[in-house]
Amino acid sequence: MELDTSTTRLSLVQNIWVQTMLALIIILFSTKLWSEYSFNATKIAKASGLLPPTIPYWIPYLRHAFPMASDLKRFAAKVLYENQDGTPVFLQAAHEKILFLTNPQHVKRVLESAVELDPTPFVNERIMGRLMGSPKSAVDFYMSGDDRADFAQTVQMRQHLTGLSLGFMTKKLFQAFRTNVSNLLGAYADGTWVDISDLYAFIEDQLTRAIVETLMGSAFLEGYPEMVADLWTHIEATDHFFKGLPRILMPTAFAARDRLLSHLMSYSEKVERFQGEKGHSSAAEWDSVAGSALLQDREALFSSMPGHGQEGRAAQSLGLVYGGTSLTVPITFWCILETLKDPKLLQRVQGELERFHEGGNEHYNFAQLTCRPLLQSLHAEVTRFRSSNLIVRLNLVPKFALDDKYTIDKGTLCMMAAKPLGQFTESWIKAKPHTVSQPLDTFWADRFLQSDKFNVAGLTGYWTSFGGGKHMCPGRHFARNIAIVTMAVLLSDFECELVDVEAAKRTNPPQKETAFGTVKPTATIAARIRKRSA
Ligand code: HEM
Repeated sequence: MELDTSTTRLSLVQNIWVQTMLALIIILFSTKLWSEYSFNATKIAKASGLLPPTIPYWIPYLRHAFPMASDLKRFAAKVLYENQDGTPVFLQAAHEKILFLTNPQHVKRVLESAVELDPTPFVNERIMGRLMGSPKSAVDFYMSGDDRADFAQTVQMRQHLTGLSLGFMTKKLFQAFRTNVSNLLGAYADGTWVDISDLYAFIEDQLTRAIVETLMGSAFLEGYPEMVADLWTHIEATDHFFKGLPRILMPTAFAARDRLLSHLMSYSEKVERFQGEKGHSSAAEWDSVAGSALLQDREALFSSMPGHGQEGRAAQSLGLVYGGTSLTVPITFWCILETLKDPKLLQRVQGELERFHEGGNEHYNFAQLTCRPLLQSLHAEVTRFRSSNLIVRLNLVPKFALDDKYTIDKGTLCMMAAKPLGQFTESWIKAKPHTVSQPLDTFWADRFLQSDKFNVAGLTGYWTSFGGGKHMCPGRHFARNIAIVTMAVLLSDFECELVDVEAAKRTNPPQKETAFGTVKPTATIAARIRKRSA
């Protein structure tokens, strides 16, 4: 009798367990079937005013929460490359909903509708608040609707990064980068080859230093030698900061950001003192302590804003240094590598560099050199092919029609990934047929040359490496000049070559694995460098 009772109990427990599992399996499968059905039904529907479909999912309510939380870069890439018919698609976690726009025509419409769709709320909360560590007082001010911070990002940046000021910054960067490389060669200035064991790491370190020196002055790096390492630790933790992971889960990244912000606060104090002594109106173009006129002007502007003590200003400076390096440095590396891998391209690039070389190996005519069609096209093609960045917009109006079929609601967060958009052949053929003479999934330095002129007209929404519309990257001309300056130093003033070109060709990163993040070669690339004999 005893045995019978316990057997019955056991089978009852097993039964409940089996039934629960069965119920779970039924829920998962029916959720998947239903979401798959509504996804396909929306795609083939002919109606107008439809909400874009949500990527099918297994778990009700949580939907894509697990893949989004564990690796959004990879999950988004999988979704984007599996859905290349131009349908806008929602990814959705419990409390987060992101619309990925995959059709260049939708992207063009969104970028050109600056009043209806704006990146500012996302920038304020996620970029300034979570990533750069802005204090609440500053974020509250940005959210208050006062547009002075927006002015600093657009008008002030453009003033400093175009025309004569851009020329000054370009020359300063050239001097800083060239001096760094000369100092590194030091004892080998006689023309002996010096080995570079990892070309990416070399450019990352040396170029970041030169950009920071140009923007913030040389004293900043002298007083904070670990700055470059801390900056890249912070940059590489971007998506974890966005997710809002707590300090306990990423202590190294938080510690790096703490150090950056603390040094930037004392920089801010020094600029304040400098401006107090010299008077802001006579701001120097560049000062070893106060940095570039751009940074000095930003400090003055942010000082006048509510909520911007040293902490708020330091977070803004971090934002600018991050913006000036995170994409510029890898893109410049790829400009050098693609050129070194192709002897004919190298010869053409060196021809341009030599043509605009002036004054006994000291100086180039950068105003002309940076406008050369080949160099502009090479840089644009590298950003199309290698820049893996996102553009973000938030819909501020009750209804926004993407086209005759799809309409999005107020509050929809739209993301656009530059890499897949830059390879959407169907649209590129219609917009600019000559640009696809060579397939878009290959690198072709001449892609943006038309009748020997650099031409990217008509590509808004297609070539989106620098975004578009009112918020298009204000640093894009400087970014291009940084790449050209680096080429001038490494390929003309100095002689730099790959140790094994074939091995370097095998380090191409997979194109479709991640939707955003730093694009690096898959293995270290050895190179060597020497001073070119006069
Ligand atoms: C190859 C290098 C670079 C790439 C690929 C790049 C790309 C971008 C993209 C995609 C955006 C968003 C545009 C949009 O929302 O429409 C952006 C914004 C911005 N970039 Fe760049 N950028 C680069 C270099 C730079 C440099 C060198 C600076 C400054 C020194 C800079 C400063 C900024 C700023 C301040 C914004 C915010 C603009 C705004 O919200 O109005 N960027 N960049």
